[in-house]
Amino acid sequence: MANTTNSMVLYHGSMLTHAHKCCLLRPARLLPRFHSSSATLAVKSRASHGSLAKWGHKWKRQFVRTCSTSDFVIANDEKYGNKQVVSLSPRLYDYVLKNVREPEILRQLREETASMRGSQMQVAPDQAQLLAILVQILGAERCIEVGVYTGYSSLAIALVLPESGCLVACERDAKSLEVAKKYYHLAGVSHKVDVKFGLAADTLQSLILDGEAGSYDFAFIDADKRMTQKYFELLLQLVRVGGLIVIDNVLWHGKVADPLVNDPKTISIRDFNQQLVEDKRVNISMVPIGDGMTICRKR
Ligand SMILES: C[S@@+](CC[C@H](N)C(=O)[O-])C[C@H]1O[C@@H](n2cnc3c(N)ncnc32)[C@H](O)[C@@H]1O
Repeated sequence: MANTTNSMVLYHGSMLTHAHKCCLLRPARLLPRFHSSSATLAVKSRASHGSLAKWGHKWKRQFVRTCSTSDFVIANDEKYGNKQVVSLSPRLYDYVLKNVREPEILRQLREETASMRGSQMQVAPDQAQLLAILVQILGAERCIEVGVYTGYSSLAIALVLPESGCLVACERDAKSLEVAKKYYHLAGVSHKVDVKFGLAADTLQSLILDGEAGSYDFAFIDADKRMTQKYFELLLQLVRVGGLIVIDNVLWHGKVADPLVNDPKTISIRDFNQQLVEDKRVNISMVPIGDGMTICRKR
């Protein structure tokens, strides 16, 4: 929520979504949803330039100033120096996906999962690749995942662990775990994965009681969103100083930045993000990949 009140969003050009077009047609009704006291929303489009003129000179000046083939966002606060940040259009995201090196076994798992209930829950290939490279950069040997589903992210991690490495994989759904286990076997990494069937918080508590605090290098949280803070606190005990905890869905489909959305999951994620900014126990980086991931390094 930190930048909500100071940000201006500019949507550019040829790839306006339906929602943006609605804004163009009905600005008076829709703009307040995006506005806060000091924020301005401007929608830019070569095609719609004329229809926007009535919105005033401010966005028009910005339209003239910039020209790009992609959507992008500019912070309104001048102290950010009009920094342009690319916004993913479907075409640009396709391009990102084409530039991912996805192991064949992960592709097979993704495609098998695609027809299953909840398939949208698995992390995207670019996210899995980020997890894998973090594990590699860290030289991680001992990892924990909270929320396995059919195993896409856990397999991506297990594949890059050394032979002596171990991933504790926490999941409460037996059916999806069967798929995960099948792919650990097919990928030849079963010996690296310690599947813990049950409630993740119980599993993490047990690991702490078993004296494993401070012995893990890397953890990934991707389970029930209202429990994220709880998992984070437990994992902060289990991860060593210098180790990483990565949290998925921190942008929650954009709802965290919309003050009109206040359902329990959104509030929970929003509160978690806010607390993390203040949390001196970790270094943090919120990365707008997938549905948003925050990387925390234990200090
Ligand atoms: C978003 S999915 C995980 C996706 C997975 N990381 C992937 O990339 O394929 C969340 C999973 O967390 C599991 N889950 C939810 N609450 C849980 C809990 N309390 N304990 C263990 N697993 C839980 C769900 O069953 C679901 O499979």
